Amino acid sequence: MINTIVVGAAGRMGGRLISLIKDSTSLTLSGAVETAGHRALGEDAGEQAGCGRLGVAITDHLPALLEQGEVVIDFSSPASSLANLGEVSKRKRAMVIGTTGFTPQETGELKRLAQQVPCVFSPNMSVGVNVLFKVLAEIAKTLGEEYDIEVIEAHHRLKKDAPSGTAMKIAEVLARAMNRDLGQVGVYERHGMIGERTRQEIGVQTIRAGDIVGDHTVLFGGLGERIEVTHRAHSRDAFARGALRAAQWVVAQPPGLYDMLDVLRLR
Ligand SMILES: NC(=O)C1=CN([C@@H]2O[C@H](COP(=O)(O)OP(=O)(O)OC[C@H]3O[C@@H](n4cnc5c(N)ncnc54)[C@H](OP(=O)(O)O)[C@@H]3O)[C@@H](O)[C@H]2O)C=CC1
Ligand SMILES: O=C(O)C1=N[C@H](C(=O)O)C[C@H](O)C1
Repeated sequence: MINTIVVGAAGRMGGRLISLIKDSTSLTLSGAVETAGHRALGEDAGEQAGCGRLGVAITDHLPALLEQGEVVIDFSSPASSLANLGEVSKRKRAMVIGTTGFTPQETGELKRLAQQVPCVFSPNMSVGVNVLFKVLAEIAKTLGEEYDIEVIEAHHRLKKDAPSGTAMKIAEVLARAMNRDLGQVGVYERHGMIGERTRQEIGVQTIRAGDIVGDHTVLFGGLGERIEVTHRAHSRDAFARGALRAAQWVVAQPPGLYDMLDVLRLR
Protein backbone atom coordinates (compact mmCIF):
# COMPACT_ATOMS: atom_id res chain seq x y z
CA MET A 1 0.00 0.00 0.00
CA ILE A 2 1.25 3.51 -0.85
CA ASN A 3 1.30 5.89 2.14
CA THR A 4 -0.61 8.97 1.00
CA ILE A 5 -0.94 12.42 2.56
CA VAL A 6 -3.87 14.67 1.59
CA VAL A 7 -3.46 18.47 1.85
CA GLY A 8 -6.68 20.50 1.98
CA ALA A 9 -8.14 17.56 3.92
CA ALA A 10 -11.29 19.37 5.09
CA GLY A 11 -12.01 20.92 1.69
CA ARG A 12 -14.49 19.81 -0.98
CA MET A 13 -11.85 17.81 -2.90
CA GLY A 14 -10.02 16.70 0.25
CA GLY A 15 -13.15 14.99 1.57
CA ARG A 16 -13.73 13.03 -1.63
CA LEU A 17 -10.05 12.07 -1.89
CA ILE A 18 -10.03 10.71 1.67
CA SER A 19 -13.27 8.76 1.13
CA LEU A 20 -11.96 7.16 -2.07
CA ILE A 21 -8.55 6.39 -0.49
CA LYS A 22 -10.44 4.52 2.25
CA ASP A 23 -11.88 2.21 -0.45
CA SER A 24 -8.60 1.95 -2.40
CA THR A 25 -6.73 -1.34 -2.65
CA SER A 26 -3.40 0.39 -3.43
CA LEU A 27 -3.35 3.67 -1.43
CA THR A 28 -3.66 4.17 2.32
CA LEU A 29 -4.10 7.47 4.18
CA SER A 30 -1.01 8.24 6.29
CA GLY A 31 -1.55 11.97 6.87
CA ALA A 32 -4.05 14.81 6.48
CA VAL A 33 -3.19 18.52 6.47
CA GLU A 34 -5.18 21.71 6.85
CA THR A 35 -4.45 25.42 7.36
CA ALA A 36 -3.02 26.62 10.69
CA GLY A 37 -5.96 27.52 12.94
CA HIS A 38 -8.50 25.55 10.86
CA ARG A 39 -11.55 24.31 12.80
CA ALA A 40 -10.89 20.70 11.66
CA LEU A 41 -7.37 20.43 13.20
CA GLY A 42 -7.17 17.44 15.56
CA GLU A 43 -10.29 15.82 14.08
CA ASP A 44 -10.16 12.38 12.50
CA ALA A 45 -9.73 12.79 8.73
CA GLY A 46 -12.22 10.02 7.91
CA GLU A 47 -14.87 11.42 10.23
CA GLN A 48 -14.33 14.88 8.76
CA ALA A 49 -14.76 13.41 5.26
CA GLY A 50 -17.92 11.57 6.30
CA CYS A 51 -16.57 8.06 5.61
CA GLY A 52 -15.97 6.87 9.18
CA ARG A 53 -12.99 6.85 11.54
CA LEU A 54 -9.57 6.25 9.90
CA GLY A 55 -7.28 6.90 12.90
CA VAL A 56 -5.51 9.79 11.11
CA ALA A 57 -5.75 13.19 12.84
CA ILE A 58 -5.72 16.36 10.72
CA THR A 59 -2.62 18.49 11.44
CA ASP A 60 -1.20 21.74 10.10
CA HIS A 61 2.41 20.57 9.67
CA LEU A 62 3.27 18.66 6.48
CA PRO A 63 7.06 18.27 7.12
CA ALA A 64 6.44 16.11 10.22
CA LEU A 65 4.27 13.74 8.14
CA LEU A 66 6.67 13.28 5.25
CA GLU A 67 8.68 10.58 7.07
CA GLN A 68 5.66 8.28 6.75
CA GLY A 69 4.36 9.56 3.43
CA GLU A 70 5.36 8.43 -0.06
CA VAL A 71 3.09 10.77 -2.03
CA VAL A 72 1.30 14.05 -1.26
CA ILE A 73 -2.01 14.87 -2.98
CA ASP A 74 -2.62 18.61 -2.71
CA PHE A 75 -5.86 20.44 -3.59
CA SER A 76 -5.54 23.59 -1.46
CA SER A 77 -4.33 27.04 -2.57
CA PRO A 78 -1.49 28.18 -4.86
CA ALA A 79 0.71 29.50 -2.01
CA SER A 80 0.16 26.34 0.02
CA SER A 81 0.82 23.92 -2.87
CA LEU A 82 4.01 25.75 -3.80
CA ALA A 83 5.34 25.72 -0.21
CA ASN A 84 4.42 22.03 0.09
CA LEU A 85 6.20 21.14 -3.13
CA GLY A 86 9.30 22.77 -1.60
CA GLU A 87 9.00 20.47 1.45
CA VAL A 88 8.34 17.40 -0.74
CA SER A 89 11.40 18.16 -2.87
CA LYS A 90 13.65 18.49 0.24
CA ARG A 91 12.60 14.98 1.30
CA LYS A 92 12.49 13.45 -2.18
CA ARG A 93 8.89 12.29 -2.07
CA ALA A 94 6.32 12.41 -4.90
CA MET A 95 3.44 14.86 -5.38
CA VAL A 96 0.13 15.34 -7.19
CA ILE A 97 -1.07 18.96 -7.44
CA GLY A 98 -4.65 19.73 -8.50
CA THR A 99 -4.76 23.32 -7.22
CA THR A 100 -5.55 26.05 -9.78
CA GLY A 101 -5.15 29.83 -9.85
CA PHE A 102 -1.33 30.07 -9.94
CA THR A 103 0.18 33.33 -11.26
CA PRO A 104 2.71 32.99 -14.11
CA GLN A 105 5.50 33.59 -11.56
CA GLU A 106 4.16 30.86 -9.25
CA THR A 107 3.86 28.47 -12.21
CA GLY A 108 7.51 29.16 -13.08
CA GLU A 109 8.56 28.37 -9.50
CA LEU A 110 6.46 25.19 -9.51
CA LYS A 111 8.13 24.02 -12.74
CA ARG A 112 11.56 24.68 -11.22
CA LEU A 113 10.84 22.75 -8.00
CA ALA A 114 9.24 19.86 -9.89
CA GLN A 115 12.53 19.09 -11.63
CA GLN A 116 13.72 17.64 -8.31
CA VAL A 117 10.85 15.20 -7.57
CA PRO A 118 8.21 13.30 -9.54
CA CYS A 119 5.20 15.64 -9.70
CA VAL A 120 1.88 15.47 -11.57
CA PHE A 121 0.28 18.90 -12.00
CA SER A 122 -3.01 19.29 -13.84
CA PRO A 123 -5.92 21.74 -13.57
CA ASN A 124 -8.33 18.91 -14.27
CA MET A 125 -7.79 15.27 -13.30
CA SER A 126 -10.88 13.81 -15.01
CA VAL A 127 -10.42 11.41 -17.91
CA GLY A 128 -13.03 13.25 -20.01
CA VAL A 129 -11.39 16.68 -19.85
CA ASN A 130 -7.97 15.23 -20.65
CA VAL A 131 -9.39 13.53 -23.74
CA LEU A 132 -10.80 16.97 -24.66
CA PHE A 133 -7.35 18.58 -24.27
CA LYS A 134 -6.17 16.09 -26.87
CA VAL A 135 -8.97 16.32 -29.46
CA LEU A 136 -9.74 20.07 -29.32
CA ALA A 137 -6.49 21.01 -31.05
CA GLU A 138 -7.39 18.71 -33.95
CA ILE A 139 -10.91 20.17 -34.26
CA ALA A 140 -9.58 23.74 -34.24
CA LYS A 141 -6.93 23.02 -36.85
CA THR A 142 -9.41 21.17 -39.07
CA LEU A 143 -11.99 24.00 -38.92
CA GLY A 144 -9.30 26.62 -39.54
CA GLU A 145 -9.43 30.41 -39.37
CA GLU A 146 -13.10 30.80 -40.42
CA TYR A 147 -14.47 29.65 -37.06
CA ASP A 148 -14.57 31.90 -33.98
CA ILE A 149 -13.42 30.23 -30.76
CA GLU A 150 -15.10 30.81 -27.40
CA VAL A 151 -14.47 28.90 -24.17
CA ILE A 152 -17.25 29.01 -21.54
CA GLU A 153 -16.83 27.65 -18.01
CA ALA A 154 -19.36 27.40 -15.17
CA HIS A 155 -18.62 26.57 -11.53
CA HIS A 156 -20.11 26.78 -8.04
CA ARG A 157 -20.42 30.08 -6.18
CA LEU A 158 -17.58 29.22 -3.75
CA LYS A 159 -14.84 28.93 -6.40
CA LYS A 160 -12.16 31.55 -5.82
CA ASP A 161 -10.17 31.69 -9.09
CA ALA A 162 -11.42 32.73 -12.53
CA PRO A 163 -11.34 31.70 -15.28
CA SER A 164 -10.99 28.09 -14.15
CA GLY A 165 -7.59 26.44 -14.56
CA THR A 166 -9.21 24.05 -17.04
CA ALA A 167 -10.61 26.87 -19.19
CA MET A 168 -7.19 28.54 -19.26
CA LYS A 169 -5.52 25.28 -20.28
CA ILE A 170 -8.15 24.72 -23.03
CA ALA A 171 -7.56 28.27 -24.30
CA GLU A 172 -3.78 27.66 -24.32
CA VAL A 173 -4.21 24.38 -26.24
CA LEU A 174 -6.43 26.12 -28.81
CA ALA A 175 -4.13 29.14 -29.16
CA ARG A 176 -1.13 26.86 -29.73
CA ALA A 177 -3.06 24.82 -32.31
CA MET A 178 -3.92 28.01 -34.21
CA ASN A 179 -0.40 29.51 -33.88
CA ARG A 180 -1.72 32.39 -31.78
CA ASP A 181 -0.35 33.94 -28.59
CA LEU A 182 -3.02 33.68 -25.86
CA GLY A 183 -1.45 36.68 -24.13
CA GLN A 184 -2.38 38.73 -27.23
CA VAL A 185 -5.69 37.15 -28.30
CA GLY A 186 -7.34 36.13 -25.00
CA VAL A 187 -10.50 38.16 -24.22
CA TYR A 188 -11.86 37.66 -20.71
CA GLU A 189 -14.67 40.25 -20.51
CA ARG A 190 -16.96 42.15 -22.85
CA HIS A 191 -19.07 45.13 -21.85
CA GLY A 192 -20.32 48.28 -23.61
CA MET A 193 -19.48 49.44 -27.17
CA ILE A 194 -16.64 47.02 -27.75
CA GLY A 195 -16.88 46.94 -31.56
CA GLU A 196 -16.91 43.90 -33.83
CA ARG A 197 -15.25 40.70 -32.72
CA THR A 198 -11.71 40.32 -34.04
CA ARG A 199 -11.20 37.10 -35.99
CA GLN A 200 -8.19 35.99 -33.98
CA GLU A 201 -9.55 36.49 -30.49
CA ILE A 202 -10.22 33.56 -28.17
CA GLY A 203 -12.96 34.46 -25.70
CA VAL A 204 -12.93 32.90 -22.23
CA GLN A 205 -16.19 33.43 -20.34
CA THR A 206 -16.86 32.69 -16.67
CA ILE A 207 -20.14 31.77 -14.96
CA ARG A 208 -20.46 31.30 -11.17
CA ALA A 209 -23.74 29.94 -9.78
CA GLY A 210 -25.05 27.65 -7.05
CA ASP A 211 -23.39 24.27 -6.74
CA ILE A 212 -22.29 23.60 -10.35
CA VAL A 213 -19.44 21.07 -10.02
CA GLY A 214 -17.65 22.09 -13.24
CA ASP A 215 -18.80 22.60 -16.85
CA HIS A 216 -16.57 23.50 -19.80
CA THR A 217 -17.79 24.23 -23.33
CA VAL A 218 -15.78 25.14 -26.40
CA LEU A 219 -17.84 26.83 -29.09
CA PHE A 220 -16.52 26.98 -32.64
CA GLY A 221 -18.78 29.50 -34.40
CA GLY A 222 -18.95 29.62 -38.20
CA LEU A 223 -21.37 31.12 -40.73
CA GLY A 224 -24.57 29.08 -40.76
CA GLU A 225 -23.39 26.54 -38.16
CA ARG A 226 -21.50 25.99 -34.94
CA ILE A 227 -19.93 23.13 -33.05
CA GLU A 228 -20.17 23.00 -29.25
CA VAL A 229 -18.07 20.52 -27.31
CA THR A 230 -19.08 20.23 -23.64
CA HIS A 231 -17.73 18.38 -20.63
CA ARG A 232 -19.83 18.32 -17.46
CA ALA A 233 -18.55 16.85 -14.21
CA HIS A 234 -21.42 15.13 -12.35
CA SER A 235 -19.48 14.94 -9.09
CA ARG A 236 -16.00 15.67 -7.71
CA ASP A 237 -15.28 11.94 -7.79
CA ALA A 238 -14.28 12.29 -11.47
CA PHE A 239 -11.40 14.56 -10.35
CA ALA A 240 -10.60 12.59 -7.19
CA ARG A 241 -10.38 9.25 -9.02
CA GLY A 242 -7.97 10.83 -11.50
CA ALA A 243 -5.84 12.20 -8.65
CA LEU A 244 -5.62 8.75 -7.04
CA ARG A 245 -4.63 7.23 -10.36
CA ALA A 246 -1.95 9.93 -10.69
CA ALA A 247 -0.65 9.20 -7.16
CA GLN A 248 -0.22 5.48 -7.92
CA TRP A 249 1.52 6.30 -11.18
CA VAL A 250 3.81 9.11 -10.01
CA VAL A 251 5.54 7.17 -7.18
CA ALA A 252 7.18 4.96 -9.84
CA GLN A 253 8.43 7.84 -12.04
CA PRO A 254 11.80 9.60 -12.13
CA PRO A 255 11.89 13.29 -11.01
CA GLY A 256 10.16 15.69 -13.37
CA LEU A 257 6.93 17.55 -14.08
CA TYR A 258 4.12 15.44 -15.56
CA ASP A 259 0.45 15.99 -16.30
CA MET A 260 -2.62 13.78 -16.66
CA LEU A 261 -1.88 13.14 -20.34
CA ASP A 262 1.23 11.29 -19.13
CA VAL A 263 -0.70 9.40 -16.45
CA LEU A 264 -3.45 8.38 -18.88
CA ARG A 265 -0.97 7.70 -21.73
CA LEU A 266 -2.80 10.16 -23.98
CA ARG A 267 0.25 12.11 -25.14
N1 LIG B 1 -7.33 19.58 -10.79
C1 LIG B 1 -8.61 19.24 -10.59
O1 LIG B 1 -9.11 18.23 -11.14
C2 LIG B 1 -9.44 20.05 -9.65
C3 LIG B 1 -8.89 21.16 -9.08
N2 LIG B 1 -9.59 21.85 -8.11
C4 LIG B 1 -8.85 22.93 -7.47
O2 LIG B 1 -8.46 22.47 -6.19
C5 LIG B 1 -8.42 23.55 -5.26
C6 LIG B 1 -9.27 23.23 -4.06
O3 LIG B 1 -10.62 23.12 -4.45
P1 LIG B 1 -11.76 22.78 -3.39
O4 LIG B 1 -11.48 21.51 -2.69
O5 LIG B 1 -13.05 22.96 -4.09
O6 LIG B 1 -11.57 24.02 -2.38
P2 LIG B 1 -11.88 24.09 -0.81
O7 LIG B 1 -11.76 25.53 -0.44
O8 LIG B 1 -13.13 23.35 -0.49
O9 LIG B 1 -10.67 23.25 -0.18
C7 LIG B 1 -9.36 23.72 -0.08
C8 LIG B 1 -8.88 23.39 1.31
O10 LIG B 1 -7.48 23.65 1.39
C9 LIG B 1 -7.27 24.34 2.60
N3 LIG B 1 -6.03 25.12 2.61
C10 LIG B 1 -5.80 26.38 2.16
N4 LIG B 1 -4.53 26.75 2.42
C11 LIG B 1 -3.96 25.69 3.05
C12 LIG B 1 -2.67 25.46 3.61
N5 LIG B 1 -1.73 26.43 3.61
N6 LIG B 1 -2.40 24.28 4.18
C13 LIG B 1 -3.36 23.30 4.24
N7 LIG B 1 -4.61 23.47 3.76
C14 LIG B 1 -4.90 24.64 3.16
C15 LIG B 1 -8.49 25.23 2.74
O11 LIG B 1 -8.62 25.72 4.06
P3 LIG B 1 -9.44 27.10 4.32
O12 LIG B 1 -10.88 26.71 4.17
O13 LIG B 1 -9.05 27.48 5.69
O14 LIG B 1 -8.98 28.06 3.26
C16 LIG B 1 -9.59 24.26 2.36
O15 LIG B 1 -10.01 23.44 3.44
C17 LIG B 1 -8.86 24.77 -6.05
O16 LIG B 1 -7.72 25.45 -6.54
C18 LIG B 1 -9.65 24.17 -7.22
O17 LIG B 1 -9.71 25.01 -8.34
C19 LIG B 1 -10.82 21.47 -7.72
C20 LIG B 1 -11.43 20.40 -8.30
C21 LIG B 1 -10.80 19.60 -9.31
O1 LIG C 1 -12.72 24.71 -8.24
C1 LIG C 1 -13.31 23.74 -8.76
O2 LIG C 1 -14.33 23.25 -8.29
C2 LIG C 1 -12.72 23.15 -9.98
N1 LIG C 1 -11.58 23.62 -10.39
C3 LIG C 1 -10.81 23.16 -11.48
C4 LIG C 1 -10.48 24.30 -12.44
O3 LIG C 1 -10.28 25.43 -11.99
O4 LIG C 1 -10.37 24.05 -13.65
C5 LIG C 1 -11.35 21.92 -12.14
C6 LIG C 1 -12.81 21.65 -11.98
O5 LIG C 1 -13.52 22.17 -13.05
C7 LIG C 1 -13.40 22.04 -10.65
